[in-house]
Amino acid sequence: MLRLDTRFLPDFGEALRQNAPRLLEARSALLARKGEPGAMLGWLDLPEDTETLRLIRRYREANPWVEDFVHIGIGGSALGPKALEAAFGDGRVRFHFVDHVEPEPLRALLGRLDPGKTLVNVVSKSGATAETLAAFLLFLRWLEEALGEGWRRHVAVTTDPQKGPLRAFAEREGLASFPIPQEVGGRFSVLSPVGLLPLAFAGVDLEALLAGARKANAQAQGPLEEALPLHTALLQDLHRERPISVFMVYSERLKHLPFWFVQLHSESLGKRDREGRRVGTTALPALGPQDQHAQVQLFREGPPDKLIALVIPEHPVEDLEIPKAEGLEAAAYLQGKTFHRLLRAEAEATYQALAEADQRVYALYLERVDPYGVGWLLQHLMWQTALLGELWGVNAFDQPGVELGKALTRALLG
Ligand SMILES: O=P(O)(O)OC[C@H]1O[C@](O)(CO)[C@@H](O)[C@@H]1O
Repeated sequence: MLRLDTRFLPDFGEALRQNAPRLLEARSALLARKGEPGAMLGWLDLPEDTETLRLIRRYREANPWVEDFVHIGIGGSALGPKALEAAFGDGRVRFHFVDHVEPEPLRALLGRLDPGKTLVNVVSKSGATAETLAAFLLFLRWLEEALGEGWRRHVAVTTDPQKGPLRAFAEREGLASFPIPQEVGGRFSVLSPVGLLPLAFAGVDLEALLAGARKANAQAQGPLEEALPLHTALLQDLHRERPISVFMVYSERLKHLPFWFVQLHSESLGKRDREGRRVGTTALPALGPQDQHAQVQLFREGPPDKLIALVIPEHPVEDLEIPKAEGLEAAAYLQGKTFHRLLRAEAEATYQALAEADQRVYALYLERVDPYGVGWLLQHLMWQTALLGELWGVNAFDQPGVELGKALTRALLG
């Protein structure tokens, strides 16, 4: 269950009423394109895709020997699974996310792994991303040298169903491969095999994850009063003159989630609109309670240039009591309370303190940090982003601004 709280934004109810026609129009425009080739709305259907789930399950069951899982991919091909594995992985398979090209950690990782017990999963929608291909070449050579012809069993490829160099390679070599549906872009792909394959090896409850996402889909398409993504899209839209959009999550398990959100928000919305105007707000990742001791000073007393979204878990999955001890009077107020109660109190205190400093802040209450709740949250945020694309007149599903950097990298390498 996901719940929006706007208690410190008393003007929001009226703004929602006034903006209802715009919001409903944005949603209709988005849904009207569903099914059109190139509309890139395939992420809406991923939560229903039980066939892919079945294939992934089968592959996981056929490979019980895997002890180390190397996930090679970057951006949308890594950030979602990285966030979810950290949150919900059962630890039985060790995960290594290779989303960089720094030689020292690459050497160190190769030195630690046993090729006979390692599965290398290369993930790239385009099949042509420099960082991903470079790392894949390295791991390919390493597997071939250690295992000879047997290397093929140790590689899985997740890429476009038809196009691209990795698709062609997987087919030529007869490798296990999984499709990223054509109509699903990288940053909207966490519930495709991009996320589901690694998370199956991580022991995550995939049904619950997808069931949560289905709830977000249902809510988003329901009556305006219940359509939460329309509400948070409006909150972001109303504050678009504030250049910074803080995404602060009160959960250690979800510590990588803000980085997934940063790519989703920034790469989808930071671009030129149809009139050529530059639009977008800068997503700033933050984590509670750690950032109470780092960024919250700025959020409270710094310039009023931010909209702050707090994600606050309402209940723990399993709680833990803070023990009592003699002779530590300073901690008396903590003793006998639970850790979740402390976490929740800190989140509420920050929420209130920010509002009292006249900062614009709202909260998304997550019933529990579990796959169901987080599946809901992820799909909610994808809806929010797609709706903002409509409201801001930008294509939320392309990323023309990153192409020049890629071309220049190639040129510099000769
Ligand atoms: O999955 P690919 O094609 O390797 O792309 C990785 C990432 O690179 C980008 O194309 C550009 O940053 C992202 O949109 C994408 O998630």
